[in-house]
This record gives sequence, structure tokens and C-alpha cells, in this order.
Amino acid sequence: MVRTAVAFSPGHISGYFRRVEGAGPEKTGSVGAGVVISEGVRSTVEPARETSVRVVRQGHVSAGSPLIEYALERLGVAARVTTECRLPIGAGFGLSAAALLATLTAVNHLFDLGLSTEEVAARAHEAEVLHRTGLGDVAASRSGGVVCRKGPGIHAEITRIYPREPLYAVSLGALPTASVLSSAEAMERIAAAFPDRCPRDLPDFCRLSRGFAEKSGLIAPEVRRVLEACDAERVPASMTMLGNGVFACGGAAEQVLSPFGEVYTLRVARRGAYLIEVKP
Ligand SMILES: Nc1ncnc2c1ncn2[C@@H]1O[C@H](COP(=O)(O)OP(=O)(O)O)[C@@H](O)[C@H]1O
Ligand SMILES: CC(C)(COP(=O)(O)O)[C@@H](O)C(=O)O
Repeated sequence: MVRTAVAFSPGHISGYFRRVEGAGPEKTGSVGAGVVISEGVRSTVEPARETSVRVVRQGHVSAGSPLIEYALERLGVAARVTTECRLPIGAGFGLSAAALLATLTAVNHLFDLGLSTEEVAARAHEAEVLHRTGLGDVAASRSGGVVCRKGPGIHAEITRIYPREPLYAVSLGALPTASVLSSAEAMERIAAAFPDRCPRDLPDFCRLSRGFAEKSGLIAPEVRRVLEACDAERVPASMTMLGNGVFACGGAAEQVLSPFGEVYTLRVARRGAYLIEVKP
């Protein structure tokens, strides 16, 4: 029987952020706030002569993930990797970071690399920053909660609160993170829109995020239509950063979002990436 390791990492919806440029990827990242969510990525790995990645979502399989291939090469290992997720990729659910954290957690155990969880996160963060697929998602998804990141990278001070009520989200499509992070103009608008405080609770998080989204200039017309429907019913809502999607909180949110697509009911995650099993 082939030795196999399986791990899971929660995703993360960023509500507002500001890029922080440091000397090297370790000190580069973002400050901001988001919600670590119960949905994420499950990764199954087994040793192989060459690395290959299969990405499975709703019965659809695609091949390759430059991000994961890079991270495994840096570790000097080769594995057959299968990632599985329910949420859409590239839609602002932090799945690139979750895929990295889940895969590296599994690989660490599969090959007995002896990396600490901090070292696993450092390598995932480096891959994210270099590929421009995220800035703060790895730091957030190392643990659970509604997070407020006060510095860049995985060693920064982060506060976490754990509300029990769910968050609801719909996706209207992808918004490649790299396209926004590579635009100097977008980065300037984003920096100017940043609300300089942490959220008190989930509704406060939604409101602070909405103020940021409005000022950032990132709201596409189809996202605007969903936000207007939420406003009409007084449902606090904002845009998933960075994706063409909306998250909303409160009892009425599910019904208001449902005409616009599949509504995901998301719990605030209680913990970060973890190993599920190693066999045999
Ligand atoms: N579940 C996954 N499995 C493997 N690679 C993934 C996964 N999710 C994202 N990625 C990688 O990250 C890239 C998308 O990054 P990004 O736009 O930041 O997505 P997200 O908003 O979901 O984090 C994909 O092209 C892919 O290379
Ligand atoms: C907003 C983003 C830069 C990207 O998030 P995603 O598109 O989910 O990968 C995030 O990493 C952050 O720093 O807050």
C-alpha cells in the first residue's frame, strides 16, 4: 500500500487589507481583517518520482498548480498531490493559501520532514507572496476566528475573535488576485481606503469591509447589484477580497443572496490547518 497523508486547511475571506512591502517575502504581506472559514481545501499526497497536482472541485478535475509545484520543489520533495474544495477557486476565499497550507502540512508528515507549524506557514507564505496569489491569507489561516492582522507575515501580531453566528457568501466569478496586486493604481486606492481599526464583531466586520470596498474602487457592476439588494433589506454585506463575490451576515442574508447564485453558509473556523491522517 502506498503511504498517503491527508490534511485540511480552512480558507479565509479578506474584508479589507493594505499591502505592506518589506525586505523579502518574509517581511512582505498585508495588514487587515478577515474571517477564517469552515470551508477550505483538503489535500492528499503520496510520494512520486515527479510532482503532479490534480485540483478537484465538484467532480471537475484540472491539472497543475504552479504555486504548489514551487513549494514542493523548494522542499526538495516530489509528490502526487490531489486538492479538493467545494468553494470556487480565485473568488476571494483564500484557497491558494489553504491549498498550500494543507499540502505542506501533509507533505511534512508524509516525508517526516520535522518542520514546525511555523516553518510550514513560512514556506506557504513565501510561495503566496512570490506568486502574487495572496498577502495575508496564510497568516490568517494558521488558526481560526475573525482575524485582525496588525503587521505583515506570519510573525505579526494577530487578534482573533470567535463569533458563533454564520457568514453567508455568493460568488459571481473569479478575480485573479495577481492582476490587482500588480496594479500600482489599485494598490494606491486600496491603501487610501484602509480603515485603521479592528472589527468588534461580525456585523462590525461587514460594515468596515463595506466602507473599504466602496473607497477601493474594486466593486464591479454585478457585485454592486448584490450589495444593493443587501442594502435594501438592511443586511450588512461587502465584497470578497479579492473575488467577484459578496459576503453578508445576519439572519436575512441567506434569502437576500439566493437569487444571485449558490449561497454558501460559512462558520467561523475554530482552528487552522491540521493533519487528518497518515496511512499506512
Ligand atoms: N484548491 C487549489 N488547489 C491547488 N491550487 C490552487 C487551489 N486554489 C488556488 N490555487 C492556486 O492559486 C491560484 C489562484 O489564486 P487566487 O486568485 O489567489 O485564488 P483564491 O482567491 O482562491 O486564493 C490558482 O491559479 C492555483 O494555482
Ligand atoms: C486580499 C488578499 C490580498 C488576496 O486574497 P485572495 O484573493 O483570497 O487570495 C489577501 O491575501 C489579503 O492580504 O488580505
